[in-house]
Amino acid sequence: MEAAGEDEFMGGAELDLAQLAREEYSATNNGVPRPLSPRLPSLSPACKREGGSLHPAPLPYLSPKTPDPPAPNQEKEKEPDARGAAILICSTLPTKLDMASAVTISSVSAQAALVSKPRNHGSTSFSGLKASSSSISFESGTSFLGKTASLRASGTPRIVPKAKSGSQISPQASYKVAVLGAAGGIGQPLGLLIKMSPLVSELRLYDIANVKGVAADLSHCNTPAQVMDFTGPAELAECLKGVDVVVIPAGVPRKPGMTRDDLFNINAGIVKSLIEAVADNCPEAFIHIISNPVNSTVPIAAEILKQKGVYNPKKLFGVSTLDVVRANTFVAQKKNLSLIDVDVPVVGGHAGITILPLLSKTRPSVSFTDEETEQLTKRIQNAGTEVVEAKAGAGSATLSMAYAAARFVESSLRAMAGDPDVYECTYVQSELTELPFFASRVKLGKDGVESIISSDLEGVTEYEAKALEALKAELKASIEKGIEFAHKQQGAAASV
Ligand SMILES: NC(=O)c1ccc[n+]([C@@H]2O[C@H](COP(=O)([O-])OP(=O)(O)OC[C@H]3O[C@@H](n4cnc5c(N)ncnc54)[C@H](O)[C@@H]3O)[C@@H](O)[C@H]2O)c1
Ligand SMILES: O=C(O)C[C@H](O)C(=O)O
Repeated sequence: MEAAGEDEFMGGAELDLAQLAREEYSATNNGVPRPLSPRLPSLSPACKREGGSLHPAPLPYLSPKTPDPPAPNQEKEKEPDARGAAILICSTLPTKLDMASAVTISSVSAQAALVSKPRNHGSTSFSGLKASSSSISFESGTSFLGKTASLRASGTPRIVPKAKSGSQISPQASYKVAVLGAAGGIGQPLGLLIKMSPLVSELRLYDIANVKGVAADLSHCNTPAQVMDFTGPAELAECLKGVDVVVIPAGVPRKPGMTRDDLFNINAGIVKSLIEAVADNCPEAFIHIISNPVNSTVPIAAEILKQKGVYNPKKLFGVSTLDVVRANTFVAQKKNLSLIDVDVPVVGGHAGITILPLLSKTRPSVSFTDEETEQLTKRIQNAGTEVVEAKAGAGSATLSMAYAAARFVESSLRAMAGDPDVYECTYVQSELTELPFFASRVKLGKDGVESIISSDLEGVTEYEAKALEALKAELKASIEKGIEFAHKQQGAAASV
């Protein structure tokens, strides 16, 4: 990770970011912005245009390296509101501003995000920003880390008209995200990453225990999201009301020698009860399921939502992003490629051989020997076990999972905000194969899955075609196990 010195990107403490943002905006041509900065980074390097050019995400702080210049974005952006209506400036600021493009938010808009809530650990001002002035300026992206931030920030959000507010341009920090299982190994670092998102106004943390301390701790970070804690089933409904995204990493992790399916007996019940609460309190939210076995917990969730009459297949996601993150990393290492450039679609499911990286579809185009294909495929499929064994009984992947889950949250929020160019691999209800659920690349939109990308499955190699056939029996069994569990539970409830 490249470190940027303070002076390099801040131009000194007095740099007026809002002014620079206005200059940047005025540098656009008749409202058509210049191409997004080639320095824009991404927590979501895999979020691309279908054509394959990189599309930057607004979470810059984890960007490993400068990506290739993306295709020019010809979207017409709105004129900044003279009264200071929230605008999010992104993109092609000169190098100094790559580290800190500006966001301005009207005081009205900012205050809207400051509604006082019980147990609110957030500050009463905009996390130390100038909430009382008519316009707040703050550095976007890594700038939340402060002027001395050493992470290289390249991603900067762009002006995105938020769907909720019709023709008005709304502040970016306007989404509410709940994490269920927030005090756990994944939940804690995930909470931190979401707290750093410029798109989030409220971060609601729920767990059955130990969540107060996590919330108090996170709330000291001077970023916009207000942190709220909720403990135990009695507070779950309150946690969920009005949220835009619910992320569920609640449940037990593997120990060495276990399969993900060995977690079914405990985690199926946990997911069931949490989804019932989601159905009752925020049926419109995007639901991101991390709890294993994902191949079964997502079908369980679908059945529970159906039983409650609120199932929307476009908004229920099994988080398989970590498989993509790993595939990208391992391929980049093997082929000596820039990490940020590599994008490997991973399809199927999220366990053992059901994890199928389509190496032949790697972007940029790269060739593999048969031996490399075999070795990389196996490593990606066993990467979870690699971590479980290395942790030797202390759990499974938590940090890389939090990174992957934060990327998926960010992609979802960008899609909600109207970004027309968001793609992720995820395990969803699908007609791509004969299986009712299947992980593949999907295009995300403000209402969830906009389309499922079928092209990755076309023209695959013989190795991939065989692996695809081979995974189906296991994936089918896991799906059916989940559905059967949900039906039995319903039957049991009905007979009481
Ligand atoms: N999808 C993936 O790629 C992926 C990757 C890594 C881990 N996982 C899975 O994520 C899950 C969590 O892993 P972890 O390492 O964070 O485990 P963990 O044990 O560290 O944390 C789990 C948290 O869930 C909480 N919890 C338990 N029951 C709950 C309930 N009913 N309501 C709310 N919270 C509850 C626990 O109190 C704990 O804080 C595991 O099932 C693991 O297998 C999935
Ligand atoms: O391997 C596990 O049990 C956790 C997770 O599914 C992973 O892929 O790391």
